[in-house]
Amino acid sequence: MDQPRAAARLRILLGQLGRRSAGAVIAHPTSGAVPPAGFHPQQFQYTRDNSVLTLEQRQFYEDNGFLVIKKLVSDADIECFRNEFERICRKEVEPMRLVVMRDVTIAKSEYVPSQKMITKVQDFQEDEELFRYCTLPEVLKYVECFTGPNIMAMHTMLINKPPDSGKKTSCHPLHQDLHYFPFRPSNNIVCAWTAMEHIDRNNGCLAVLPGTHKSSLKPHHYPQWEEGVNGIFHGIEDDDENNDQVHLVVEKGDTVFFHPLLIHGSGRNKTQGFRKGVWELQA
Ligand SMILES: CCCC(=O)SCCNC(=O)CCNC(=O)[C@H](O)C(C)(C)COP(=O)(O)OP(=O)(O)OC[C@H]1O[C@@H](n2cnc3c(N)ncnc32)[C@H](O)[C@@H]1OP(=O)(O)O
Ligand SMILES: Nc1ncnc2c1ncn2[C@@H]1O[C@H](COP(=O)(O)OP(=O)(O)OP(=O)(O)O)[C@@H](O)[C@H]1O
Ligand SMILES: O=C(O)CCC(=O)C(=O)O
Ligand SMILES: [Fe+2]
Ligand SMILES: [Mg+2]
Repeated sequence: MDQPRAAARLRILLGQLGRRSAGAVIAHPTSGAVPPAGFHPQQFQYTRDNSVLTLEQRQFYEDNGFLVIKKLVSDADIECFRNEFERICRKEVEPMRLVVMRDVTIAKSEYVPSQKMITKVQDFQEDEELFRYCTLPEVLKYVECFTGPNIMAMHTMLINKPPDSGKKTSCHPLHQDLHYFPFRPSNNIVCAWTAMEHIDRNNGCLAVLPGTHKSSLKPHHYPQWEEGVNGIFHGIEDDDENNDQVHLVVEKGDTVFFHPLLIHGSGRNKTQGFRKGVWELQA
């Protein structure tokens, strides 16, 4: 991926929005002077001081490692992203450096340029229309609550979960996104994931294990699923914890912000539609 270019473009856009494009990390509220005895300031480890999140939202993220903001991205923007994705699928545009993934069950079949062949596109920073997702002020406003003001888009994807072929290959095993990325510190990283339509257990919603952002990075491997697993869909080795999973039922435009150590995955798509979500990782 061309991180410097994506970062530079984001910086320019942030500058145009009148945001600070580079600079200091916000001072931690508890740094500096020793507080008076008996005073117990709230210790926040995963969120920053600003006036965007309510105390309840902040505490929720601190405790659970994710936060859902309803109706954050407009229908109009989502339609633009959907149209652009369809243009990419039809090969009407071929953005540089874009990684195109097919479902393992169709990877070896004859290629027909349509959304039926494409499970996800990654690294869309050279696609002006899709990259607009990373610059939406309403999304960045929340991203900054977790990363601070010096924001870089590090990885991007649009996921087009296909109808399950009956082999469970549309499942995304439980994993931590940090497994895929070499940069740190993890508490300065956040993933933003926006539902492009109504998503529930029928079409394979996100499933999260609340509170696991407080754990360490776990070993990942390919799950022992008999019918095949998509390339690079690694899962945590010990997935018994999946009993405690919470399914996030979301509407179009709802956006999930989550910590890169939060264990999450997504289930089978039991419908005939192609379930869409757009995702970015900001640091
Ligand atoms: C943080 C979130 C988690 C993340 O996603 S982090 C993402 C990091 N992303 C990456 O590392 C990019 C991963 N993707 C890829 O490398 C490629 O898309 C992938 C899956 C290997 C396909 O490679 P390409 O060479 O572009 O495609 P190709 O059609 O020529 O296929 C080459 C060989 O791979 C096979 N293949 C394609 N898609 C697959 C799939 N989904 N699962 C398993 N195998 C797959 C394909 O059949 C082909 O095999 P063969 O050489 O014919 O035996
Ligand atoms: N038996 C399993 N072992 C390990 N991980 C699983 C198992 N079943 C589901 N998962 C993982 O748990 C997450 C959510 O799965 P979920 O149970 O929602 O999907 P599903 O089994 O396809 O659907 P449903 O349970 O609604 O029929 C996904 O990451 C999925 O890969
Ligand atoms: O199914 C989804 O939309 C989530 C996929 C995911 O967690 C990932 O690609 O890292
Ligand atoms: Fe993930
Ligand atoms: Mg299940």
